[in-house]
Amino acid sequence: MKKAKVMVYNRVSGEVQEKLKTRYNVVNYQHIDPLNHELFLADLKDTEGIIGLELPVTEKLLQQAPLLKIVCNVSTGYNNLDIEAMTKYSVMATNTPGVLEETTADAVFGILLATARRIPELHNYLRSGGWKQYLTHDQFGVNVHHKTIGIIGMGTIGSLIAKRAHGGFNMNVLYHNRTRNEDAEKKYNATYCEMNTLLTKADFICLMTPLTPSTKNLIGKREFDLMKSSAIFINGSRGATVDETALIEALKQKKIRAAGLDVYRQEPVNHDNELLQLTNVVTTPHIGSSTYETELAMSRLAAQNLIEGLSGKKPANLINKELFIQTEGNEYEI
Ligand SMILES: NC(=O)C1=CN([C@@H]2O[C@H](COP(=O)(O)OP(=O)(O)OC[C@H]3O[C@@H](n4cnc5c(N)ncnc54)[C@H](OP(=O)(O)O)[C@@H]3O)[C@@H](O)[C@H]2O)C=CC1
Ligand SMILES: O=CC(=O)O
Repeated sequence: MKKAKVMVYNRVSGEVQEKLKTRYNVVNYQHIDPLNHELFLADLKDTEGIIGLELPVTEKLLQQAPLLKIVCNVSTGYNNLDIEAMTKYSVMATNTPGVLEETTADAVFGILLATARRIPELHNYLRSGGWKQYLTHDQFGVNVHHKTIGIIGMGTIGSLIAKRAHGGFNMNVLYHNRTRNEDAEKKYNATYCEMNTLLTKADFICLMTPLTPSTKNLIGKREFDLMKSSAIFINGSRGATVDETALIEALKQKKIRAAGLDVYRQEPVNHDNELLQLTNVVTTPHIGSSTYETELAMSRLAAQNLIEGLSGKKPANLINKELFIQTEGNEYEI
């Protein structure tokens, strides 16, 4: 029997790619650029499944992929997928929740600590031979323990950041969501706040929402103006949740103390982005879930979703669940 064509995009662990090759005709794209765009469009014509990271799946792409049945993100965020269009074209969408949240919370909390204690800046200072005498006051960081953290987006990852803040650092935890998270309130003594209250009270503001129409530019000039001048802003969500121009202004004018950023509006970030020049910014290249163990777990889960979807079953992490109806015998059908 002819093997189905599967497109691997950007990042899937090598071990998982090898396994996929035993079942499918696998084509691999690290990125799409003007040089390979024609080839990519030609491959789309008979591709049945796509697995990978951050491929923008739009109505236009779907029109070029008449045999496509499933797109499996190797990520929990799925703002790259136009779910409405995928449902219209009966294309399944899946993501990888449940295997990367602890790792991402570790990374975001690490960025928070590095920003507060200015670890990258002082690392560079030492390495470049600057450490000739004791540190001066203007090189000091600020305490993290016993301070107030405000988490915007107290979902799975937000809650794990709250766990670290409360249990490990005795921090006072504030949060804002559209709905209350009573579990986090009980476990981490988290206090629900309106957005403005959180912004004015928190020493560390940590953004952890998905990117959706309601969170695009959620944090802009008005929000930075409300923050304390000593506030440290951390973005672990997606770049477009923040107005980058307003963030740059807030950092340059010292409206806030510093920022720790794992995500950018454009990724990979342009080297001339001003955020990369500011000394009060700690930057990382979208490393939230990037550990060997977690990448493998995410790739395996995405591949499992792909195999389930291509063999007519309901994938465990299906996002557009309306593509399946439940029949009497608990069987699922498209
Ligand atoms: N930097 C990295 O490497 C990584 C980044 N991420 C990003 O983190 C995001 C969150 O992941 P995860 O915790 O698993 O997702 P969850 O869905 O578990 O949590 C999202 C939280 O955001 C809240 N939220 C959604 N919309 C709004 C809004 N308009 N205003 C305020 N709060 C809102 C939700 O609450 P409610 O609906 O009640 O408002 C919910 O509590 C992902 O979508 C992804 O973009 C994820 C992994 C790694
Ligand atoms: O950013 C990563 C994700 O899993 O979402």
